[in-house]
Amino acid sequence: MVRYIEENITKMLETKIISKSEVLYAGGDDGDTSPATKVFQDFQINEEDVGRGGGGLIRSWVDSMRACSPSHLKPFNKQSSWIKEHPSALNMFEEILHESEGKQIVMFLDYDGTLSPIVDDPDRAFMSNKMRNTVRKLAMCFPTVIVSGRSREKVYSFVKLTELYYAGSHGMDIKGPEQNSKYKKKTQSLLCQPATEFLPVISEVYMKLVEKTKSIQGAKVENNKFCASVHFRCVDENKWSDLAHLVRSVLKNYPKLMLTQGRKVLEIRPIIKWDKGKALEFLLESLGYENCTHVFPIYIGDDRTDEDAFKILRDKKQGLGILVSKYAKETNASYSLQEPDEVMDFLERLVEWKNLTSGE
Ligand SMILES: O=P(O)(O)OC[C@H]1O[C@H](O[C@H]2O[C@H](CO)[C@@H](O)[C@H](O)[C@H]2O)[C@H](O)[C@@H](O)[C@@H]1O
Repeated sequence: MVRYIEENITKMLETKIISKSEVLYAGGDDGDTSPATKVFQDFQINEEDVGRGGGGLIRSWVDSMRACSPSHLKPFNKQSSWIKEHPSALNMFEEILHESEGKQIVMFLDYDGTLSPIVDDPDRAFMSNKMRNTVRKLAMCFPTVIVSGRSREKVYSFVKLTELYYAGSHGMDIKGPEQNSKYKKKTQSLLCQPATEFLPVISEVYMKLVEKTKSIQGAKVENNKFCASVHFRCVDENKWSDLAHLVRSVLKNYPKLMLTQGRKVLEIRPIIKWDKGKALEFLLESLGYENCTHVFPIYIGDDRTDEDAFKILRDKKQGLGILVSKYAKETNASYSLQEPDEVMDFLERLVEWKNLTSGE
């Protein structure tokens, strides 16, 4: 186990996923300075985990997943400090327009939980026709990107709009619009797949996970091409820990892969320095907005993986992030919307405003 952690840490330092300052060296009495503790993505691996074969780590995943589930969260009160810090993007619509004045808006939209409501069966997370029409109109006004943890092909099969940019597999599979778009010239035949070397290993792990998790009722493994998801949503909560143990038992043989957590899902991804935030930067650059002060990216998402993009925007003081949530959550987003219906209202208002002002 110690070797497994050390190999991972060394790889992450080499690939600059983490910096030395993120690794906590546990200098013991014997003067040992090996990396015994480090923050591994969202999860704390500590010496206790090493000793107990990862028990503490599994507990922290499961506790964190439980803590994030609606039955354990309280909807925020309108007066709470959270909503004051992350006000509704609908209530602040005029202020947002003011912030974007004179700049080119570029829209980034997450899929699950943002454009489609969360449902039990990931294969049935359909988008309404009303939402599709709204997104179609939006893409006529602004360059629009769908950013998803799903494979690009899968998310396209739900959205079905050829005029959009798609960034599937958490941004590891980016493609420009098929159909003519006013922005296409700049992004002709745009294709970015920074994790192609991991395709064989992801499909191998996917098959192993399918096999291993068969024994757990309700567990579902999804192949997202450059990454994979293990779904906990339909598994009895008492079995979550067993499922997490199974996932870990498979993953421990793959030091080049890592785990992140989403909404009742564990996601298996290559250890490369690429995420939804990097995808956002790459797309802005491809559209010709690198180091540009006249661009205003708006990123709307509901998941932990969207935080990478919110953080980029916050750090660069460029555009804004909108978190879709009914619950107070720690976030780098500036504004909030409660559910996909509110996302649709917000997008409709943007379209309406753009159409009114473009004739001026
Ligand atoms: O980046 P996203 O587009 O938000 O993708 C993240 C994951 O979304 C999907 O899972 C989530 O939605 C499912 C359908 O509503 C739900 O059943 C599941 O519990 C959620 O985690 C997708 O199936 C995953 O592969 C994505 O990684």
